Amino acid sequence: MPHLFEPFPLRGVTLRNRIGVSPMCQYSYQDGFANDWLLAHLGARAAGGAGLVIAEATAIEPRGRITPYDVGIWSDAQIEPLARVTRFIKAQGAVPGIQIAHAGRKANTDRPWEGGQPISAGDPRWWQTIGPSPLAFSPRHQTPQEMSVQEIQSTQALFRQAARRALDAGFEWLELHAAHGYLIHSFYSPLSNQRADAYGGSFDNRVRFLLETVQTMRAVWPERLPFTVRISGTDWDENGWSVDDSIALAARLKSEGVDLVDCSSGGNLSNASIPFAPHYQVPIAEAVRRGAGIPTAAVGLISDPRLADQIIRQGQADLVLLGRELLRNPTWPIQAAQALEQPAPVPPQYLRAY
Ligand SMILES: CCCCN1C=C(C(N)=O)CCC1
Repeated sequence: MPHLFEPFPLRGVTLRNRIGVSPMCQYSYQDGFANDWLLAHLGARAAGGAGLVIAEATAIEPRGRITPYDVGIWSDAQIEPLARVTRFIKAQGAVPGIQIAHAGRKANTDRPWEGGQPISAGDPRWWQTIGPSPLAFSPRHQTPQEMSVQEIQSTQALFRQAARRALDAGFEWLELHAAHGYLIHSFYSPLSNQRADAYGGSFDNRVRFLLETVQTMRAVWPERLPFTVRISGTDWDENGWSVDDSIALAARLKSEGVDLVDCSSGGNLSNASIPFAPHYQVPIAEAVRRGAGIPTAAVGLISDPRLADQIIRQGQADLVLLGRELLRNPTWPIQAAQALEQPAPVPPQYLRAY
């Protein structure tokens, strides 16, 4: 059975280990342009030994940003600043990934450290949000404008263009953001989609937006590179999306050429009671992996090397993605290798420290 420091081949890409940097929004950009922060932040974690470094939610259009300070890939001018980052990540022996996103009805909020609240209508930074139905995420969020079928199709075209730009920017791993209550999740969850047309109602109709978007992006993303999707495996609500729904969805994604499902959860209810705890989402990754026979990534409060190694050894997931633990310690992979008595991915510049 594989272990945490076993390479992971997927399509034409091989990760040096089973550890990935989970996409984590940094809200540190002007007009969507990557900058020194992104280079230093992700570069340090590539040098720290991760096998996969996934760049944060990157918006396909300006109104798809969570905040006005998000990074974007809606224009060709944004490609080179991102390419500077992918070149460095590759030079460190890691694989550069990107999470392609649209925040939908959860867009247009302030940065967490500035309150994180929806931006009010009078503010010059305000923009109209969009979604499947006129249902606000919370009492403080604006009511999104219901998308017409024509707008659904033009948004899918923006996702496709984003995939091509990501390829041009040198990314080798694409993650489509279909989780956390953002646009795509809000289509497949019955809590946020009350449409009466082909994009709402039945399971097949609610997952249609995601499956069509996967088809149009897969068509421009090379066969030799992994195409992956982050889902919210459950809404943590009896009337919402469930793990069984996720297993059924994952089987459909697999048949559309998706190579791995990254299993997070929640985000579509502003008042959900989520059982946060170390590894709380690992059972979802395990259920999807076994139920749909597709590789999965586990994410969510993973920080102990031995326990992370167990996730892989027990076949609960193929990758572990770390977020906050890697914010605290960019060289966690090196220290985990030492703890597990495995060869450590130490860059030559750091050798004297280990
Ligand atoms: C339901 C968990 C949501 C955690 N966050 C996810 C983000 C994301 N971009 O997926 C950014 C804000 C925090």
